Formats: sequence, C-alpha cells, structure tokens
Amino acid sequence: MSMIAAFYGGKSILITGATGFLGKVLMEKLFRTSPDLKVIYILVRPKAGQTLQQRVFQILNSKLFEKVKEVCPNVHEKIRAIYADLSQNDFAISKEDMQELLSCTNVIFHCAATVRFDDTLRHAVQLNVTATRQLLLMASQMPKLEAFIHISTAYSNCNLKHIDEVIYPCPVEPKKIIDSLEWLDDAIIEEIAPKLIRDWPNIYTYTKALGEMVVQQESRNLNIAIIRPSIVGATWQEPFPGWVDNVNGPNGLIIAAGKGFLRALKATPKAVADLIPVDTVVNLMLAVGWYTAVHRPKSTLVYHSTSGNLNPCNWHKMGVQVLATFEKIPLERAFRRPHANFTSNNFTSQYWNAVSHRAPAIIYDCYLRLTGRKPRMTKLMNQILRTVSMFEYFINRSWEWSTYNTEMLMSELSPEDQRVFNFDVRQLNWLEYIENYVLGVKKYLLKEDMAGIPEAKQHLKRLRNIHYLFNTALFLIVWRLLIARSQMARNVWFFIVSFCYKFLSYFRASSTLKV
Ligand SMILES: CCCCCCCCCCCCCCCC(=O)SCCNC(=O)CCNC(=O)[C@H](O)C(C)(C)COP(=O)(O)OP(=O)(O)OC[C@H]1O[C@@H](n2cnc3c(N)ncnc32)[C@H](O)[C@@H]1OP(=O)(O)O
Ligand SMILES: NC(=O)C1=CN([C@@H]2O[C@H](COP(=O)(O)OP(=O)(O)OC[C@H]3O[C@@H](n4cnc5c(N)ncnc54)[C@H](OP(=O)(O)O)[C@@H]3O)[C@@H](O)[C@H]2O)C=CC1
Repeated sequence: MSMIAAFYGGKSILITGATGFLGKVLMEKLFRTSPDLKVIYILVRPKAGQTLQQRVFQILNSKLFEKVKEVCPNVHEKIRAIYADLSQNDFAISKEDMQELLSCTNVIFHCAATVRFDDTLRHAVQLNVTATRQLLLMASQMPKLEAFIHISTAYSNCNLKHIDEVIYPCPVEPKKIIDSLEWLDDAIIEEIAPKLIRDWPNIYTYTKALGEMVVQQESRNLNIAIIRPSIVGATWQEPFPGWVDNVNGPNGLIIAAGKGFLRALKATPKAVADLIPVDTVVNLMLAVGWYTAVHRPKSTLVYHSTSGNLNPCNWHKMGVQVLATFEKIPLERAFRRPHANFTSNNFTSQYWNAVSHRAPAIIYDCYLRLTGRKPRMTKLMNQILRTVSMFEYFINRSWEWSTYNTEMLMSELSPEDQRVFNFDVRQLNWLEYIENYVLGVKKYLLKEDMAGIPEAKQHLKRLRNIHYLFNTALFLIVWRLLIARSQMARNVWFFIVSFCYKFLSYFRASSTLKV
C-alpha cells in the first residue's frame, strides 16, 4: 500500500494554477492515485470567454483525464472551482468561499504564477510575490492545514553558478518592492526594473526569487516546503508519455524547428539541457506534501527537481534527437525541411539569422503578396527570433544544482512509493524521452493525425527538390553576374571549363584504348 496515496485520502486540497501545465498533471495524478480524497479546491479565473465551469469541464474531458474517469468516476463532484483572481486584493474570493477554504483545507499546492519572461514588473510582483504573501496569510488562518508546498523555479538563483537547496537573500527586501509599487507609476517602475533585477536575466526569475524570500519571511509556524523544477517538459511515463499542452519553454521551439522556421540556434552544444518531465515534478510535489505534513521538518526545506547532476543531457544531444524524430515523423505542411545549426558564436548566429531565417521569410512574403495574399511570415519569424533571444541565456550556460534533500526524500520512501511516485530521473532514457516528447508535441499540442505522415514526408521531398532548384538557380545567377563583371572570375571559369574538357577527352581516349 502506498503511504503517500493513503495520506491524501479524505483530504481537502487547495491548488492554485490548476489550469496550467503543471497544475493539470498534479490534479490528474492526485485523482488517479487517491480517488478517495475529499475535494480539490482550485482557484480559477474566467478566461477567453469561458466560465469557470466550462474551463473545468474542458480539463476533465481532455485526453489527460481519460484514466482518471476509470478509477474515479465521480471526479466532477470532487473538484470545486472557486472564482479567484490572484492579482486582486484577497484574490477577489467571495466571503463564503473564503470561509470554506479557511476551515477545510489540509494541503496547499501553490503553482500559479506568471511565467512570461517579459511581463511588467508590477504584474509579475503582484502574482509571483504579493499573491504568495497573501496565500501564506490565508494559510496561517487554516486550522487544519498540514502542509504548504510552494512551486518556485531552479532558475530563481540563476545569477549563481552553483545552487544549493537553500533560500538565498535578494538585494532588496520584497516588502520594500511591494510597498513602492503601490505609489510609483508604471513608467517609473519600468525605468527602475533593470536596476532592480541586476544580474537576473529577466523579471520572471527575479520575482520568483523574491517569492521564495517571502515564503521564508512569512512562514510563521507553517509546515512549508519549496520545490524548484528546472525546464519542465512533456510527461515521461504518466498518465502516458509525451503529453504537453502549451508552447512555453522548449515546446514552441520544437514546433518551430519541426516546421522548418527555426534552422539555427545560438546555443552552446555542450551546455546541459536541464529538462525535467512534468510527471517527475508532480511525483516529487506529492511526496514532499506527504513528507512535510507527516515528518514536519523544523525548517523550510527546498527540493531541486533537476536532471543535470544525476542524468545530464546536453543541447547537442537533444537537437540531434529532435531532428532524428522529425525525419521519421515529420510535422504537416512544413515551411522548410527541419535542420538545426547550433553555434555559440555571435557573428555566425547573426549570419544564420539573416540567411536562414529573415531572407526566406521575406522571399515567402513577396510570393504571398504577388499571389494576392496577406504576408505573414516575417511577423511570425520576428516572433520566433524574439522568443529565441529570450531563451539564449538559458541555452548557453550550465548550472550545478545540489539535490541532497531530493535524494534524502527518495531514500525515505517505501519501495511501493518509490514506484508509484517515482521522481528518480536517473532512470530516464533521454533518446526515448525526447522522441516521445516530439511525438507528443505533434499529437497533443498540434493535434496532427498520424495518418498524415506519408503526405508530410512527400511534402518534405518536394521542399528538398525546391531547395536544390533554388540553390542551383541562385548559383548560376551569381556566377553569371560575376563573369560579366570580373576578369578573375572569367579566368577561373575558363580554367574550370578547359580542365573538365581535358578530363573528359582523356577519359574518352583511355576507354577507346581499352576496347
Ligand atoms: C531543435 C531543438 C530545440 C530545442 C530548444 C530548447 C529551448 C530551451 C528553452 C529553455 C527555457 C528555459 C526556461 C526556464 C524555465 C522556467 O522556469 S520558465 C517557464 C517557461 N516560461 C516560458 O517559457 C515563457 C516564455 N514566453 C514568454 O515569455 C513570451 O511568450 C514571449 C517569448 C516573450 C513572447 O511574447 P509575445 O511576443 O508577447 O508573444 P505572445 O503574446 O506570448 O504570443 C504570440 C504568439 O506567439 C506564440 N508563441 C508564444 N511563445 C512561443 C514560443 N515559445 N514558441 C513559439 N510560439 C510562441 C503564441 O502562441 C502566440 O500565437 P498566436 O496566439 O498569436 O497565434
Ligand atoms: N513550465 C516550466 O518550465 C516551469 C514552471 N515552473 C513553475 O511552475 C509553476 C507552474 O508553471 P506552469 O504550469 O508551467 O505555468 P502555466 O503558465 O501553464 O500556468 C500558470 C497558472 O497560473 C494561473 N494564473 C496566472 N495568473 C493568475 C491570476 N491572476 N489568477 C489566478 N490564476 C492565475 C494560470 O491560470 P490561467 O489558466 O487562468 O491563466 C495557470 O493556471 C509556476 O510557479 C512556475 O513558475 C518552474 C520551473 C519551470
């Protein structure tokens, strides 16, 4: 019998960010392994014209939840969506809902955040710092609360090279920043933001570091733990391999590579690609929730959910496997054949951007204009290159994350729990994982039918022929221009032609002699 699964039985669990990538996988696993849990409260806001109920309905009826429905047929009754906007005071939760949350919650998983790298400082602080403080305040009024699990990121201290499982202080106190945002206007905030974030690469990682400090300062006598995942990728094993549902992190770039938009990347091939499957993170979260509630560690423990120091993979290996998978299982209607040049050199990267990205986009837009259609490729290419530039910091560096607490927890689990809540990333086979990941992007994110693979392969063949034709035509044009303008080019041309002629004559003469 799994002790962790039994622990969540009969519990009321509060999840923020349950509609996000991590939150959905967390709910799925909870319902599947502890179908006798009492209720999962989720704090949700209406979005994209959908009510809370419509959002929940959509999640529960997705492929991700197919297995849940078998083991927990009344899952609809066990999920309670509460209207909340985490950027508002008191989260805009009604009095009755708040009362219920305060009196019933046993465990909190705080996943909600803005993960945009370029969010405004005001919004990122509101969500990643102030909302965390507000939730801690709520938690302190929950008499039945047993554990509060805060999800941060392994990159919250990416200004350091070696990162331990401890909370590092930030140069400016979070409280001072929260207070000053109340009276400063937006223009001034954006002006001081670069000075505040100093050597952090973006507002996201900086505000996640502030969020951790808030957890440390406002923990009171709560049982708290912090989990720091690195780059969260598609599912490894559960509920099935390769599930993914947004374009964040590597997902968007995998699509861009598969569609042939992105053919070169400023990345250090040997730098560690610290990906961690989302189901591994979720298993660790549930194990940490159990351990924090049952063993009540004296201080707030930090757990790294990373792969680099236990089972490293680098960007070169990842890139090669992504492309190898696209050879076998291409995406439909690719713009160009998938290809990836990794370079860490600035000049080469600029060159590839001009030749391999911007030029084809401009040529294609000219073609669209000439055929009376609206040009769109340059805009899309600019968007992709902007995203890539934001990721460059992360794909050109390696970090060392210590994992003492994570390994300690692994050793505390019973063999059954180690199996059901497996977060031992040493068992991961990268080549198999990346192949399933790419397949998952095609199936679950792009919703492409596997029956379309022969046609997609045919399309790639056509693209290859167009590529050869284009290159030959370009070569001939350039050469013709050179010959017309330069004596030296003419001399080279005549030398090559006479050399070929002599070679052919010799070849013909020697074959006549043999006869
Ligand atoms: C060959 C092998 C490759 C391997 C390649 C590995 C890469 C390895 C990355 C490491 C990454 C480390 C990450 C640290 C780990 C965390 O802790 S962070 C958690 C992950 N967070 C993120 O990934 C957030 C990053 N994204 C952003 O900050 C914003 O989306 C961006 C990049 C600033 C773009 O902002 P924007 O220009 O305002 O665009 P946005 O409105 O978001 O979207 C515009 C359009 O672009 C699309 N789009 C948005 N993002 C993307 C994207 N990433 N890609 C494509 N399309 C996108 C949207 O779907 C949207 O489409 P439409 O709806 O218009 O059709
Ligand atoms: N993905 C990754 O690679 C990594 C993620 N993390 C951390 O994991 C956690 C989850 O990330 P992930 O699932 O990928 O992110 P997502 O962007 O997929 O999910 C974010 C969640 O937060 C919710 N949210 C955002 N703003 C509000 C708001 N104002 N009110 C209520 N809810 C809000 C979103 O709700 P809605 O659906 O309404 O937008 C969504 O449910 C975050 O804390 C992130 O920092 C850490 C390392 C890596």
